[in-house]
Amino acid sequence: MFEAPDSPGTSPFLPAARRLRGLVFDLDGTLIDSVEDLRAALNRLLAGRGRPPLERSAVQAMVGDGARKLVERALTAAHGAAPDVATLDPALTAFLADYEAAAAVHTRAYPGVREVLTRLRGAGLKLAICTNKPYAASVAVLDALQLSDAFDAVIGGDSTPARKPDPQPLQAALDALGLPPGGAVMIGDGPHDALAAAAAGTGFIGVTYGYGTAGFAALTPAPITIDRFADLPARLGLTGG
Ligand SMILES: O=C(O)COP(=O)(O)O
Ligand SMILES: [Mg+2]
Repeated sequence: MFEAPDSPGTSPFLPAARRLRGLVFDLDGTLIDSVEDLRAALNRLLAGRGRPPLERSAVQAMVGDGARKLVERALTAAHGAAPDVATLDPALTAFLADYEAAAAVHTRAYPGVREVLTRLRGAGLKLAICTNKPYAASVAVLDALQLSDAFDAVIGGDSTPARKPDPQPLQAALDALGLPPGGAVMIGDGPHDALAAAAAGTGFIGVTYGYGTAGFAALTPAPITIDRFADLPARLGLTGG
């Protein structure tokens, strides 16, 4: 008998608005459009190695598994073979130093992000970030965009031993907020975010304007999604101004 291949499971669960106590946000592709600065830093790295620049679409498809994977994927694309550790380690160090110093030249918060975060906090919700971007780089971007103060906690890709889709960093974010998973919703642009949420036991809302949306198609059941950040409060069942 034919059997469909296993697909990773997610949950359509969202807590009722009255039980909702906090939100945990992915960063790249969810709160900020960061790919142009990632691309610029990668292309400076590649130029130093005599390699041609990468297109935006190529870099966008490389984002989501943290900086080490990003650099590994870029070097693999540029050289036609995966780098060894002796090549990757110094390339990653150089990339991060360069990126952290110029992380918000082109990077911007998506429309509605500031206003909605202010409103959500005003409604008494705790807010955290759970990103696969390294912690120092995450804080560098948030500081440059004057968004750091909007959050009660930031968990980066190197803040815990495992990264999303492992639930560990999301659990760390919940611990930092002092929240049980049943009172929280994760918001993200990719399947890693949905899978971490399902494993941690939080609700999940996907955004469709980011980098990883295509990966939602493999999830069963399909996640609840929003097309604009400004639609988030209504999707959470929060009413009023
Ligand atoms: O740095 C990355 O690879 C992606 O980070 P994200 O988890 O904020 O999407
Ligand atoms: Mg993302």
